[in-house]
Amino acid sequence: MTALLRFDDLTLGYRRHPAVHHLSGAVREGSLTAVVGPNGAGKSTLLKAIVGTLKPLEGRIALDGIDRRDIAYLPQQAEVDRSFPIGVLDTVLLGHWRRVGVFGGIGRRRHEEALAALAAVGLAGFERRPIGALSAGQFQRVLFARMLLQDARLILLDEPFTAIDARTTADLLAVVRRWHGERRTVVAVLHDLEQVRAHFPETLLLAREPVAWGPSAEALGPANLLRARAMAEAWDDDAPACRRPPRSAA
Ligand SMILES: Nc1ncnc2c1ncn2[C@@H]1O[C@H](COP(=O)(O)OP(=O)(O)OP(=O)(O)O)[C@@H](O)[C@H]1O
Repeated sequence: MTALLRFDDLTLGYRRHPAVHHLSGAVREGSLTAVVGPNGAGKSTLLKAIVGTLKPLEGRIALDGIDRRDIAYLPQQAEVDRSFPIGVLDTVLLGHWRRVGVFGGIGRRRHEEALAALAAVGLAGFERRPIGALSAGQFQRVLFARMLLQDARLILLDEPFTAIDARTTADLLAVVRRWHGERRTVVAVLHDLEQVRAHFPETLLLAREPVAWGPSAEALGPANLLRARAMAEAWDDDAPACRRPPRSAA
């Protein structure tokens, strides 16, 4: 197995309060992994640490053979500011920034790639619309089109289908399958367990600590789901710090 991403006794948190404890394991290159767990389980926190916006409290994240510019990251919808006055096509063209730089010119080929990406997500004809005038589902399609241009080796999606209708979800799941077919590595935070079982071969079940990580059918078995729920019910958000020592000190 070639690991693209490794977690080594990783602990993440905010102002010294751990939100993810002692996570170890690897994400295989070309794999399609769901991250599942109750609210507050640390799923978004984990993606932020992979992108590099949050530094580990303990342990480390190793990227094997890629750097952070090879990562495309789709944050939760609530975190994306849509008040910026920019149109659909220009938003998609931003997907080229890694190759052309902020001040680089967009040639005809890049322009055509952007139009093709918009067509691939079912938004041909929307090029001039301001992003503020799109529905939530249409805007999610725009963000997927932008990621199509990014040509990233690791794609991180935080709840990409929350508040998105069934038709749009099916179309965007097809884009995820396309990435998987291109041997890109995809990690997605998801809440719909049926969707995970149907479309995501591997699952990390997280409840601040890893509960299970492996083939989705096993990781999402009833005993693991019960354990994750029981762990969530026992959370104490005022706990001062992690009680378990790091592995190296054990
Ligand atoms: N910026 C922050 N500052 C302080 N605490 C935070 C911050 N962001 C998240 N947390 C806390 O970290 C814990 C994990 O949050 P996180 O958003 O990673 O959970 P999640 O699994 O993505 O949840 P959800 O399913 O609700 O999106 C929670 O207790 C949350 O309150």
